[in-house]
Amino acid sequence: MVDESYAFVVVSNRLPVDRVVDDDGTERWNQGPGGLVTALEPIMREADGAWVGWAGAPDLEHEPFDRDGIRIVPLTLSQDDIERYYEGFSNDTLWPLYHDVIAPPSYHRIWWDSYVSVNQRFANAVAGITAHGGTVWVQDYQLQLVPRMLRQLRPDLTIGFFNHIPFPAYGIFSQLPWRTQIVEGLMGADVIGFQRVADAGNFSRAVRRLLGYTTKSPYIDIPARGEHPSRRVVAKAFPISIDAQAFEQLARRPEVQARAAQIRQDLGNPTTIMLGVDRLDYTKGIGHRLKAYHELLGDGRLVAEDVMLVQVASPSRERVETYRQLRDEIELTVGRINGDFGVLGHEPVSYLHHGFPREEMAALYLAADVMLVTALRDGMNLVAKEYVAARFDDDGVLVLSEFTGASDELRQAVLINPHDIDGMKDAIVRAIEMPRPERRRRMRALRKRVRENDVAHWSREFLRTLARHSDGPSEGLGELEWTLERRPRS
Ligand SMILES: O=P(O)(O)OC[C@H]1O[C@H](O[C@H]2O[C@H](CO)[C@@H](O)[C@H](O)[C@H]2O)[C@H](O)[C@@H](O)[C@@H]1O
Ligand SMILES: O=c1ccn([C@@H]2O[C@H](COP(=O)(O)OP(=O)(O)O)[C@@H](O)[C@H]2O)c(=O)[nH]1
Repeated sequence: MVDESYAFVVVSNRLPVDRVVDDDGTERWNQGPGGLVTALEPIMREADGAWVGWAGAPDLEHEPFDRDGIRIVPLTLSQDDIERYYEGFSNDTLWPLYHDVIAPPSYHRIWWDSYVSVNQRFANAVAGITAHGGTVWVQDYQLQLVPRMLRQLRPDLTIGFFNHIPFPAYGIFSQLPWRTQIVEGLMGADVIGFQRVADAGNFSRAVRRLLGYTTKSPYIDIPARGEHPSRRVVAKAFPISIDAQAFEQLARRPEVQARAAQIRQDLGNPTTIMLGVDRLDYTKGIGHRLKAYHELLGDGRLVAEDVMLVQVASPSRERVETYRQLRDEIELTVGRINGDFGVLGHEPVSYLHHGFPREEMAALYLAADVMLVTALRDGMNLVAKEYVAARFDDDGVLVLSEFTGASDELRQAVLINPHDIDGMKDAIVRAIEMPRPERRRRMRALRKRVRENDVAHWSREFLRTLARHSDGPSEGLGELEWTLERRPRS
């Protein structure tokens, strides 16, 4: 590893590939489901890229390897690191705090210590493999200290950071005992990207309050200090998206369409199929959605034999107590609804506690008349964009929470406040009864938006901004700019 050096390095908590060991002991690395890898893959291949991240299992030590033209550099996390840095500080402190304290965050100094030391390990690993003058793109809330650590180790680098989850209002963020260190950590970057304009504004306010720097959107000016010259940082919204074209192509495949028809038939061909697809996470508003549905059945506004809700709840962070409790609550509620309104051979909720491959996701989207995205807070919500991309038939209705990043762009969805149960019930009925011309008009407008602002657009805009605002000449960015210019617009 010592001899390797890369002009463009992405670093994220998880690698873009998952390690799978077959029954015969053969090791395989499958591409993870995220859109990030699809977006960055072509750039990384052409710009001599490496990706640093955790391989997803405790104590797993693995040599770097090449995968589809990208150097994959796995980092080892011990069981203690996973418990304190990942499950603890990342997912039981920062996650609930940044999602507007929907669940109470836990503050433990021992978790913070682990967060600092794991961030330092990520920074050291990146510093060790990035070429002189290269570019590093740090991803997400698990690694907020890395930009500053990296700048201290390697002042020659250009550093970008993208936050995939919301950045909360100062009144909430200020609860964090280590708020100043986090903001200082992020300010090590040249460009800090957020999902929504409001997130960038919340961050700038935190910087003004905690560090006293002057901000004039999108700029934050750091005054000269000692031997450090003054610096200008950009904090701005770059809403992430999906590979819309690839998703549509997937949905158009004859076998995917046949699978969609099969799903409808297997569900007993109800008049209306509604769909929810979420990680089993308390931010996703699954309980609120089930409550609205339960009441609609109880009020007689929906008839159990005519309607079906398919709820995919993919397992997530199952060792964190709040997630365990949520699973119990959701499964109890599903049992109640099916007990109250099920008849032999038909249950109004089909609940699936598994993760599905992309092909099955596309078939589910095609089979669903109404897509329910009712998150209480969500950085973006790619599921909403995937549903729209899959609907090449210009049909289907998206019911979308105002509290998702996606709602800033997808204005022709039926927008809801998931805390307002009566409002959500009316929206669901409206979506089910919406006439075909209105469905088509809305879906066309949504699809245009998702096609234009796809994930390639997201990475291009971010990296161009980074190239323009880097301190000085940078080998990595010169090469990246060249690559970006050559990439076809989709
Ligand atoms: O890695 P995990 O702990 O298993 O969690 C999965 C990922 O969840 C989060 O996703 C966020 O990013 C999406 C893409 O930008 C966005 O649409 C969504 O709203 C966010 O919640 C998390 O930010 C990732 O780091 C996790 O890997
Ligand atoms: O069984 C599943 C459930 C979800 N997903 C994918 O996981 C991503 C979820 O992203 P989103 O932004 O909606 O939420 P997150 O889980 O990142 O908070 C989407 O690409 C989904 O297609 C999947 O591949 N299989």
